[in-house]
Amino acid sequence: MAPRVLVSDKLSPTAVQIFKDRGIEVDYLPDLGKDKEKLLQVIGQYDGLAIRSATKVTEKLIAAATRLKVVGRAGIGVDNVDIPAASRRGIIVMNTPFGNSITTAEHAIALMFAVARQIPEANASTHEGKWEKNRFMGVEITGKTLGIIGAGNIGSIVATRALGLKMHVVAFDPFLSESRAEELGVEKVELDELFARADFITLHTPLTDKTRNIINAGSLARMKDGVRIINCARGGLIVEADLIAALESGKVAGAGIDVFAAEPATDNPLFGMKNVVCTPHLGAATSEAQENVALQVAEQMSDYLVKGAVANAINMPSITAEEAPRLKPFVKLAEVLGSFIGQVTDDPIKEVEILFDGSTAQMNTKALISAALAGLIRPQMADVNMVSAPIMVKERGIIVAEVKRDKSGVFDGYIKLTVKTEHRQRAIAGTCFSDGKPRFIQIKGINLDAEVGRHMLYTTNSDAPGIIGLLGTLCGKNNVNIANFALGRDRPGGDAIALLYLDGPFPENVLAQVRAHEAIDSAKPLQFDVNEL
Ligand SMILES: NC(=O)C1=CN([C@@H]2O[C@H](COP(=O)(O)OP(=O)(O)OC[C@H]3O[C@@H](n4cnc5c(N)ncnc54)[C@H](O)[C@@H]3O)[C@@H](O)[C@H]2O)C=CC1
Ligand SMILES: O=C(O)C(=O)COP(=O)(O)O
Repeated sequence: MAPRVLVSDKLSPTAVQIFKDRGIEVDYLPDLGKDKEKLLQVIGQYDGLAIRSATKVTEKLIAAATRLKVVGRAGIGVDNVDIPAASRRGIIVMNTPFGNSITTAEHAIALMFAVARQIPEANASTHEGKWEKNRFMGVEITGKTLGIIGAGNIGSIVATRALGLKMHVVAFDPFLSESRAEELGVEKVELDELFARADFITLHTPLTDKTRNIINAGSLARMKDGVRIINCARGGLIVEADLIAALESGKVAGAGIDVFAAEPATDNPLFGMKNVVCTPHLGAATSEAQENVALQVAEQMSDYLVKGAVANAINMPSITAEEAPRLKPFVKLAEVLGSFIGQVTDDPIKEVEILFDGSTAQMNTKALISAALAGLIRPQMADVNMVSAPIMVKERGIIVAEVKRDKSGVFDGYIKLTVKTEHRQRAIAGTCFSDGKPRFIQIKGINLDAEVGRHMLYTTNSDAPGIIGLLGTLCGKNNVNIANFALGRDRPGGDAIALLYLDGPFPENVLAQVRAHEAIDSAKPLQFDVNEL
């Protein structure tokens, strides 16, 4: 039976043609993505779903998508897809990481000019025959400081355009290295310095737990009076009520907003405000970008559905059909090792070393390295995948070293990941047992044996009595069941670690009680995208 694909958002006809040419049945229903109930009713008939940002691929939709094998996002942001839910169901989620970046960067620049010179208001007034030459006094862009928050693909393109416009560019991005900043010609700064210095601020981060509400009353207060803010990334990055208050007080002189907290935005309170230029999520809306992303998503989805080849998948490594069964558990292992360090690291990463010991040295280490890097940087870049992770890491000047060696210990093979930042070094090792499940076997040089669960709590402490009791009691009191409790120490009374595998998230409000214990140095809840029994 031919695979069936549903295109539920507006896509260039190129995509439909490619699916047909590859022998795939395709239904092009560009308004269906907005009709949740109808989509729920029909999704069970499809092997592939091609979307943009309007279709919300929720856990509920995934539960109804009994045949679904692949979701293809013709664009970059995948915050409208519940990736853990898709992964749990074995559904691949792919995006087209570069196809619309230039177009989106150009939109940010266009909004910056529109706000600086009040072009939309001047245009409306002129069309009304008013000739209000004295009403629209703008500001020059030349010589002004542009603050870029998020210097990834789009942010970097914005930087090059802004430099061409003779702006001074400062950028904040935890993954931006000094050398990459130098190469781009931007000044790498901390967020507070960016807020203090920028005349214009433009946002180019994905929407993640770390970036949500990054522009709020507190950060607005730290900005220059008369700052102008551009958002072509995601609405959730700005607390809209706080921006409105800052616009009303005159703290913010203008804003160019392409994306909104709730979309489609039809009655947002920003509408009608003076010096607020709004567009309906048009960042990627050029014929060039739409051709790029439609062609790419259709080819990637067809390759997967017809040949089983995987490219640009967010939740699945690119591996051939032959090596897949043996490699797959180790890919997951590499990813969780990366994810562990990614979740506990806040400062910029300088070097990564991946050691393959014994049997793992004979595997497709390229795929394993990509998986480790994707896991490592995903806490900062939600949309990163195994294909884009190595490029992102290279662009940020992070040195990646691979070491292979013969079997050296009791395990047939294991992987050890060591990550250096400016201030410290972290290392973690793990292996897979015959059940195919990843296990942590060494953290901070301390041996242990820990199953990997979706929800975990990691503590570092001095080896003293009472830690098990403290953690056990707090979990019990808060109704969090402990599935597994792993401990390790370097020597009696020395440095110790504990890893709790929990049946639910460790409550944030109880963390302070853990950290208050005199023997605890740090306590961090962790999450891993792993399937559980
Ligand atoms: N308006 C529109 O139509 C479009 C919007 N987008 C949005 O733009 C976003 C960025 O796209 P790309 O540049 O391609 O992604 P990217 O992954 O290349 O770059 C994102 C950058 O944000 C940085 N970042 C992560 N957390 C950060 C934080 N807390 N503070 C500062 N920087 C942080 C990352 O290190 C990375 O360098 C997408 O995730 C998407 O949401 C993308 C295309 C079109
Ligand atoms: O690619 C992205 O992340 C975008 O936001 C573009 O969204 P769209 O495909 O135009 O709905």
